[in-house]
Amino acid sequence: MTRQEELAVDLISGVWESLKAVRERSPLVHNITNYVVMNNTANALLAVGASPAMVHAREEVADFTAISQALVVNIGTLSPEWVEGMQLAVHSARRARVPWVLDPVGAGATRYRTSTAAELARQAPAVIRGNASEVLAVAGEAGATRGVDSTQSSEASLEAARRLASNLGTVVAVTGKTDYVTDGSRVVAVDNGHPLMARVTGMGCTASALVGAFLAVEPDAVLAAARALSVLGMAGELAAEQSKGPGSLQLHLLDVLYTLDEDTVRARARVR
Ligand SMILES: Nc1ncnc2c1ncn2[C@@H]1O[C@H](COP(=O)(O)OP(=O)(O)O)[C@@H](O)[C@H]1O
Ligand SMILES: Cc1ncsc1CCOP(=O)(O)O
Ligand SMILES: [Mg+2]
Repeated sequence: MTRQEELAVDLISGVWESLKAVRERSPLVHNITNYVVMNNTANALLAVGASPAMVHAREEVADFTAISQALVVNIGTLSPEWVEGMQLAVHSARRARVPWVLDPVGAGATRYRTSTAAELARQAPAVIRGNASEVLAVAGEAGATRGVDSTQSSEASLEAARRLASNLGTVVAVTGKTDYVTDGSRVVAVDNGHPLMARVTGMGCTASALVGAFLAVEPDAVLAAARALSVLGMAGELAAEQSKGPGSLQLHLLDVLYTLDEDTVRARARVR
């Protein structure tokens, strides 16, 4: 086997190892997320075996982050009071060394979103997970955006993702047909997923939440993010096979996340 082939086998084994670790350790994942997806993301975290909590009050976020194994900050329905809660939680995460994920939902659509996302991005997130338009906006590149959905392919933002990761010393995961995860030098591509996933709101938010759960069990943020995205993508593929459209996809996705077994994960992981 060549070195490249060995690395590919390691990447695929790791997907199963991390999913197993999440199921065994059931990490507490603190989410400050948007009104649209709170229920979907909490259910997806439960389905993979993690323990979700949606907690956003200024009075308690810092304490809650400090007892969690990961924090996910999602600006989807931001307002000043919530942003204050996000800042307090992030501060607590850094002090308690809790890894945290930033989902810059809709960055680029308004100045408020772009500046809030950029400010949070400078506060040492372990991973920034966004679609291509959002990653371009956080990287400071002008690009068309249409609200919370991307107008660009993930490939189109890969160079910006690399630069952003290098400049901030973080990991950037840009999702789309192919997901790319980079720390500025390494790039891992994940080919799992199904186009129907983009027709369900909160699929990206779910991706960010699962990255949080995987970060709680895998300290290498590139590997944690790539493995989480592979699991979600293969669950999307399998769920789509049983679904008539977005409604049933959402339901089947939870069942597939809950039942994924080792043979299926090893056979279906497309990480390179
Ligand atoms: N065309 C596609 N083909 C395969 N998977 C996709 C496609 N579009 C999105 N996905 C998957 O859906 C999830 C959400 O990604 P994305 O739609 O980029 O995020 P967001 O919802 O934040 O815009 C990711 O796991 C991604 O791989
Ligand atoms: C529709 C919508 N509006 C504000 S937040 C949100 C959810 C976006 O979720 P995702 O980026 O995962 O599709
Ligand atoms: Mg999104």
